[in-house]
Amino acid sequence: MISPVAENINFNVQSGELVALVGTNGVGKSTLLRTLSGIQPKLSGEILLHNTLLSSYKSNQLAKSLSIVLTEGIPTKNLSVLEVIALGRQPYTNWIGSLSSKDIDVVKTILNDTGLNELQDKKCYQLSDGQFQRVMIARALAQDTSLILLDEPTTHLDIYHKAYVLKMLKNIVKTTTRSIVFSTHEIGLALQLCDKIVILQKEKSIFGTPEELIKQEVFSDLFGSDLISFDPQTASFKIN
Ligand SMILES: Nc1ncnc2c1ncn2[C@@H]1O[C@H](COP(=O)(O)OP(=O)(O)OP(=O)(O)O)[C@@H](O)[C@H]1O
Repeated sequence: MISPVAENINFNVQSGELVALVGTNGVGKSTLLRTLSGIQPKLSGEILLHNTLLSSYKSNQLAKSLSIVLTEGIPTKNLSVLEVIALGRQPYTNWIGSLSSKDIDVVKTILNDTGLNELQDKKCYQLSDGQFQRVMIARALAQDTSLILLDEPTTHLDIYHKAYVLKMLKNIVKTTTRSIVFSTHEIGLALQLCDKIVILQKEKSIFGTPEELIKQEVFSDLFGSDLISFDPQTASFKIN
């Protein structure tokens, strides 16, 4: 029998919001993102996208409404940056997959917006982790969906590039009507940049704005206080 990794998960995401999904290793963040995207079946409960049950979406309709970037990346890194971003247009192309002038315009705009113009002809295996992460986000943007789900988009990045990617996500939601939900272990950065945070826990998830969550002192016992403690003044964790 399949048993749930986490229960009582309840949150909503509004248009133009950046929402972080945080929680300890193995609590189920990736599982939840896969479930929200429809890749993995839910065990119970309801998932609504634009007030419509996720399960009632046809696959092509879902591909135009929701995009997901998983930590696995892409099967081959032998494609160029331009080719990978163009793959995001797949739900809109005809049956032979040829790009229309609109598709090409969308891809060009995204290359600019994500600072990838100069890298467009490079193969993905020639990129740094940070550059490749940006390409994966750009591909999701090319899919032109109102909701983007990202599994740990800042893993393996240095602090500068973590901040760069998260600020880019913030900028995307603020300048468009999209919403982004991403999983992360960067609670400090999430507290500074996100509109809302979901703290996934085994028994019950907690959901709120960074200010609300700090006020409720939910971070103080998130990891057990024997090793680290949360300082509400600086909104950061310290080693005891
Ligand atoms: N393919 C799988 N088959 C069986 N169990 C799995 C599979 N993938 C994950 N799990 C289990 O499900 C639980 C949740 O894993 P998940 O990867 O969703 O957690 P996570 O919060 O994303 O973890 P992390 O922060 O370490 O990335 C873990 O106990 C994990 O061992």
